[in-house]
Amino acid sequence: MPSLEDELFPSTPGKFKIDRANTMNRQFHRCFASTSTMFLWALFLVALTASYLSFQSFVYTGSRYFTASWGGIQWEKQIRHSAQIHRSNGMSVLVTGAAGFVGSHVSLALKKRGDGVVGIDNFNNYYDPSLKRARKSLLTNQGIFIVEGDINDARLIAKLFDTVAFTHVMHLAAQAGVRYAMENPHSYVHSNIAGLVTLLEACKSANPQPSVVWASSSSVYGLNEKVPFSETDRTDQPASLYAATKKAGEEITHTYNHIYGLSVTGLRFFTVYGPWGRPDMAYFSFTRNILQGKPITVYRGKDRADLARDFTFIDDIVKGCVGSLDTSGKSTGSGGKKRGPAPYRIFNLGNTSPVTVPTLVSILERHLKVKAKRNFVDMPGNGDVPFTHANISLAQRELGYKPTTDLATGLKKFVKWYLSYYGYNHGKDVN
Ligand SMILES: O=C(O)[C@H]1O[C@H](OP(=O)(O)OP(=O)(O)OC[C@H]2O[C@@H](n3ccc(=O)[nH]c3=O)[C@H](O)[C@@H]2O)[C@H](O)[C@@H](O)[C@H]1O
Repeated sequence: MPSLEDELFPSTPGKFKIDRANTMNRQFHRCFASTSTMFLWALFLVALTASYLSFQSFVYTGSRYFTASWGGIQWEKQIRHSAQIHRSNGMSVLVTGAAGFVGSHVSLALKKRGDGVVGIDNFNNYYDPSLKRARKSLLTNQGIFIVEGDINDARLIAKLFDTVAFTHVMHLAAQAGVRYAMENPHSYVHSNIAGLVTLLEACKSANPQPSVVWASSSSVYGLNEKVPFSETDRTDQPASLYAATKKAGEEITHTYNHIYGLSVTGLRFFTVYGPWGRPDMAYFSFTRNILQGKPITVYRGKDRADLARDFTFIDDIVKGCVGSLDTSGKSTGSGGKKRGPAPYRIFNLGNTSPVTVPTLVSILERHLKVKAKRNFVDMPGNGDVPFTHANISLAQRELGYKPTTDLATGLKKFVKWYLSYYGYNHGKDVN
């Protein structure tokens, strides 16, 4: 009786045939055996790959969970504790960019008077992050908790609003610097536009909605030639991408005010300087170079005209920020629904007395007791504007804003801080 295997092949009489059949049978056996082995191997490999992939995804999810710098009961407890208000009619404020120059000063001022403060900062390396860490230590010592995270992280921002019903948001996180925008344009879009929208989305959805005060910039006046700059002047001729993103921020915040009833105050800061400042700014890098005996580049405008800035001392800016929070007025919406019109305000926060850059250098020389090696260069077309000058009457009227520190006094305080922080010989070849 032919076996099943035999039947699979046409049976013809003859030895050869039988031999052939036998050969075929053996080949079939081998072939079948190797196919089934291969099949089993393939199955095994598929199973192995699948279990490897699911293990990988477990490890990834797990590591994300376990190494996330935020979240958890303890974390929430710290956030709530930091947001606690210790005065009557106080506020609980989420400060973005809290480890930054203005952010750290404003956070400390709010905490000092009994407001609750929670900070958030991404500690990026636009300038030396160790300075941001040092500012963070100052804040931590005063009981201010700083979340390490990015304003583009919608889950994190939502979690913060779930944890605390912030009454106010002081939004100071940004990609700063006028000239760096030519080097890294996308960082400006990422922080000043995408990050702003992510934050506003969370604010508009919060219930209750917070009032938002945020940092715009004097740079929005761009090529405007009418002085001093008033809030109603043209701001449609930005000279840098930085300025353009800040101007866009003013328009974006307006839509959130209009559609969702968010209370919004935009502050146009004029070249803020002082202790714990930003190393990328001229007064700071000039100080470093003068002390190190290195030359400084001083830009000059058309026809060799000196450039001028309405340099504004940090303590005055802090008063303007706190005054803005105090007078911000409530948002009217809740959970993404507008219930009525809410305030939308824009203020200049300047000093109203522009000083030329060469004069700034002379003041630094006096305070440092070291001569600068000036290297005059024509202003490159990199986004700079020749001068800034703030009209501050609106802020004076509405916020009680009144700057009291002139450049010489402010720089004296800066130099004192700089020397105590970095020392006289920082970065200098002392051999
Ligand atoms: O008010 C603002 O909205 C902006 O203020 C600040 O920008 P600026 O006013 O440009 O300050 P800053 O760089 O200190 O240059 C000061 C002067 O020194 C000149 N300058 C600069 C560098 C240099 O090497 N040489 C030089 O002459 C330079 O040409 C200028 O005339 C913030 O950085 C910015 O983030 C934003 O907040």
